[in-house]
Amino acid sequence: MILKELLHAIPVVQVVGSLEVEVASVCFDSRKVEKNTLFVAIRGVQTDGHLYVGKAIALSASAVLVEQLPQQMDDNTTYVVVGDTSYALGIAASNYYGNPSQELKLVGITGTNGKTTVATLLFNLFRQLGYHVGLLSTVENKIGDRIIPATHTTPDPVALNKLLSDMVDEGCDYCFMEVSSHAIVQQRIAGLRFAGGLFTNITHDHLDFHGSFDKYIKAKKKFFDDLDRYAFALTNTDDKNGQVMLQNTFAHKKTYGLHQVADFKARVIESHFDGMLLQIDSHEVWVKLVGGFNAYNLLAVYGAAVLLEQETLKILTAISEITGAQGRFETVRSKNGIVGIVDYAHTPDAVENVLTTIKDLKVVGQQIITVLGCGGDRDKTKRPEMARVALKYSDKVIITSDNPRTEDPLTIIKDMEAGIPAEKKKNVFTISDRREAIRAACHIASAGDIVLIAGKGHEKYQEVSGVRHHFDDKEELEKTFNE
Ligand SMILES: CC(=O)N[C@H]1[C@@H](OP(=O)(O)OP(=O)(O)OC[C@H]2O[C@@H](n3ccc(=O)[nH]c3=O)[C@H](O)[C@@H]2O)O[C@H](CO)[C@@H](O)[C@@H]1O[C@H](C)C(=O)N[C@@H](C)C(=O)N[C@H](CCC(=O)O)C(=O)O
Ligand SMILES: Nc1ncnc2c1ncn2[C@@H]1O[C@H](COP(=O)(O)OP(=O)(O)OP(=O)(O)O)[C@@H](O)[C@H]1O
Ligand SMILES: N[C@H](CCC[C@H](N)C(=O)O)C(=O)O
Ligand SMILES: [Mg+2]
Repeated sequence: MILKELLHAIPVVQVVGSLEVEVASVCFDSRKVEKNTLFVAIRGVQTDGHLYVGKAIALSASAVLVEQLPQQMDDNTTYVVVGDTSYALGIAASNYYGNPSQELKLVGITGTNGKTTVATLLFNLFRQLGYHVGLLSTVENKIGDRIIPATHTTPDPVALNKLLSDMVDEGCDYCFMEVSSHAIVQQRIAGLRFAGGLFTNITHDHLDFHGSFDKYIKAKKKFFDDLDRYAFALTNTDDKNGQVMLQNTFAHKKTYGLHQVADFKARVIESHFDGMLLQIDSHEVWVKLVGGFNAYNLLAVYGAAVLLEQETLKILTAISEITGAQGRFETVRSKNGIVGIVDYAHTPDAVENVLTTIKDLKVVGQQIITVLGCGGDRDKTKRPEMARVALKYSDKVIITSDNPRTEDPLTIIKDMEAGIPAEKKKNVFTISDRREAIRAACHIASAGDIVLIAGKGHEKYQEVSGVRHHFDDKEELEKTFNE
């Protein structure tokens, strides 16, 4: 491809060199530069890509995209200066792959909790309706039945546009993708055309990255600000900040909710460990998911499907048959009748939702025993809150490790323990080895009790001292139950 074509729609400030040079690939990591690459210098959290321009040229990059020209320049390289290289990278990646988001209907889902669930439910629903569909999610990326492992919730712009382009080549009509707040701020979605945007909720998370709750809200809102007038923007009116998301969007505004006035309404009529009876608009439908929060997720899915012009009755029939994502409220029963639940709740709000759901479903006399840890190198302020909420709704809590990453597991555990009031300490145990913590919870439990293993859901690893070891909560639970 010629550099000039790749720069289409990018606001260029200055060019030094020829715009006619050949570009074989787009890359933002100097370590991966090959012959005739366009190297894009990104200012990151750890370092600044501008420091590696020389290295990229030494590896035969034909052009570089920068915010600032280097002091020493190479005569055989073209330098393109823009105001924001992260934004330009999104557009260049999209141009490179032939703007694939314009060739299918792309729907983005953002919010603190529920993105993977809603994206996966939409993927499953539209497949059930007979379409070719793609999915970009925390758990996995999919093109029809084909699984492409996910590294991020929202991939980087080059990987993202490559996946979309593969979906177009394989005949996908729709793609449902999670849009993380990191991705919005880092412009990973710049240059994409969305047919719709969906908001689930916003609560405490990622304050380490965004700095304040206000900035976190603004990050989510930017996704809706950037939608065009042909798209829909579907928000949760029951969330305190649901309407904020729609304040400055050009998109077609729609709402869903269980309590406030909304375009799409639902009500939970009955709840069981194996499913719920919902009233969606005026129709009653049995679903396979559990929990009030999943009533929101399913209603959001229904609303999006209606806005994508699917027939109501077909949607409701399919909704009654679909299941959600791996590691979200997955139940395992022991031989002697203990109910084990694996759930990805890793925010205070999610822990509260999953535990209130369990509390509503349990019968008198059943104890709730929760095993919970918090991730290292991530938002520290949520640690005491998660422990406090877990104890509020559980009879016993075992505080353990999640993914300590590069932190000392005991420091994380201490941060969590700070959320436990002195008089409640007798109901809390600390076992830093997660495998042992799960085993202990199962041994404390009697027939009929409920053991919740929270925080890691589908994850198949535990990251300790920067190294990932195989670990699977569900597998551990099954092993202990079968001993
Ligand atoms: C905090 C964060 O989001 N970091 C992402 C970011 O890394 P960074 O800003 O630290 O990059 P950096 O290391 O400072 O480097 C800056 C630039 O210099 C380049 N570089 C660097 C070294 C070198 O030798 N040569 C070179 O060219 C890098 O390629 C990069 O372009 O850009 C990288 C490249 O795209 C990402 O891989 C990385 O994700 C890290 C691994 C990560 O863990 N991100 C998490 C927090 C994340 O994004 N999570 C969200 C989900 C959150 C949610 O639950 O909602 C997600 O979407 O996955
Ligand atoms: N609508 C919702 N509201 C509140 N909590 C939810 C909702 N949906 C799911 N949860 C809880 O949050 C956990 C994570 O759900 P899910 O993976 O769908 O969220 P996510 O937004 O994709 O998370 P991540 O930011 O890590 O990608 C679930 O295991 C469940 O406990
Ligand atoms: N997307 C979330 C995942 C958290 C999962 C939890 N198991 C942890 O490792 O903290 C994050 O990056 O904060
Ligand atoms: Mg997710």
